[in-house]
Amino acid sequence: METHTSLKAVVLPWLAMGHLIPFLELSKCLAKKGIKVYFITTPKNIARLPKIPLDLSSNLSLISSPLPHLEGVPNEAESSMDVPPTMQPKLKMRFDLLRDCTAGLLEDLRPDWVIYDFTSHWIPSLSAKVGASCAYLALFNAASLTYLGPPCELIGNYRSTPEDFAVVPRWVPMEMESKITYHLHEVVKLLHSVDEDMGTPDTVRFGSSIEGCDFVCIRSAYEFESKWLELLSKLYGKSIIPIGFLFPNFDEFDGGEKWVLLESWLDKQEKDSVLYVALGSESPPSQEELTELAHGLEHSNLPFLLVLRDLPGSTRFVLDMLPNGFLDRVSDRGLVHFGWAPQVKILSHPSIGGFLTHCGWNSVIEGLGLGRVLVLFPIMNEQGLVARMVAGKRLGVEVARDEPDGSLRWESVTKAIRLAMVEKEGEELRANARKMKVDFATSSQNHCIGAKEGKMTASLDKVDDTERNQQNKQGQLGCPTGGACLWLSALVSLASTGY
Ligand SMILES: C[C@@H]1O[C@H](OP(=O)(O)OP(=O)(O)OC[C@H]2O[C@@H](n3ccc(=O)[nH]c3=O)[C@H](O)[C@@H]2O)[C@H](O)[C@H](O)[C@H]1O
Repeated sequence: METHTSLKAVVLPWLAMGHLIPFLELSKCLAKKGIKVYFITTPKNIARLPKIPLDLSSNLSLISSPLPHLEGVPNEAESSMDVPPTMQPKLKMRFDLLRDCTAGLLEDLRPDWVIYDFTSHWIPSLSAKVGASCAYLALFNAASLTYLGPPCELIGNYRSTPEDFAVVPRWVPMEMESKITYHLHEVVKLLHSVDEDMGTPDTVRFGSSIEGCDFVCIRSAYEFESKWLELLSKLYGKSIIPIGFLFPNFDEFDGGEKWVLLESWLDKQEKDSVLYVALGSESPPSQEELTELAHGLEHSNLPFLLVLRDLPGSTRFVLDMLPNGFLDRVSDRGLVHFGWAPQVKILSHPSIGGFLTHCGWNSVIEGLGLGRVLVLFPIMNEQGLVARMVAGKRLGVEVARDEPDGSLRWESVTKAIRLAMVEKEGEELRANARKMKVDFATSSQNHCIGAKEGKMTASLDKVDDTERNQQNKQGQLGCPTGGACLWLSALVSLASTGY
């Protein structure tokens, strides 16, 4: 397979672990093929990332870029996991202060391409100044992005009342028979989290990032959501390149001494018997959610491994938020791990049978990629949309909440857990999830060999042979003739190199 030693790419992910990890996976795929990749993030985040494999270090450089000071944000806060959700907008304003030093880096490096995230919506103008093209890497799936809508909708923000968001959008054709929409309580929570004087709203960041890029690459595959990918391309009026699921290489996550303790407990459990429970890196449960989740686990009478982290900036330890006597009552079959956990190592252990997740897209991919049935427990962001999509594909079951306030009862938690893990009615879900392990792996292989059949090549050809060359001729993209084609084929054939 050809290598691309001439191309240079700068990569600029948002400061959340759920963004840094997939951006690094893509960077490693590209570096493997000889593309020079410069990955920009803060010093603390560099220390948190898995080590770069030695054989890639000549092509993959981590550029440490300290965040300038911003009043109201602790200097030590360099990731969304370092601040409470209420401080996320301010952290994004602080991230925007990286614009000038990023411009200087692009001047020095003169890359062919820049791959960026929704928070760096200012990249297109900086890329154009140095004659580079730019690709927006969307870390949500196509169904969620379609629901969120085209750039004009995101920037114009025409949907304003909670009811506007609790229905399938007008741009989704009836024949899709979509059930992917927010529940009313999710919208109320989302709208309450928007603070007017907190800089550029996320919707404007998303819309501008989509509008300003040469194309959108998305962490998904035609095998998983072809109709949504096609509809999204029409909505955006530009090419959408699905780059596969970018499975993390489980061996590179060593897990350290924490893993030794966890593994010794997991080794004592029966195969497929344990429910892994984790809520991502930036979605802390409320006191009610944690209380009902704990009671639901207790009454399920099933073995579980629960991962919890202290909420940054909180005066209460998450341990003190658990129900009195909970740890003692479940000690015969439950383990609670406090702090960052080696998630992909845990999910790949044979004793894990299912995964209760907050529905962050990385976690859903990791769970399904290992054939784990999902118990869907969305908390914020686009997680509710992901939950409805996964439930619609019969790959898991969503924990029911009461409308209109979204209140949670432990009985609903227990019911969803037992259905997914052990009950006869859940056998179809478990079988579907097991099959996904195969499908995800096959999809990865397709991407690797540059699928000749199917939509993958078509979308690549479309960008290569028609749209991109036309744009090249009009000089709209300013990317090196041929460079785009080479890079695209590299991107598509390299991403998700299997796991
Ligand atoms: C894309 C978007 O980014 C955010 O990601 P968040 O960190 O919350 O969750 P994941 O996407 O699962 O990403 C979390 C990532 O961190 C890893 N991990 C997490 C906790 C831990 O203790 N140990 C780990 O290894 C995990 O394996 C996964 O790769 C938003 O929620 C959003 O909803 C999501 O779709």
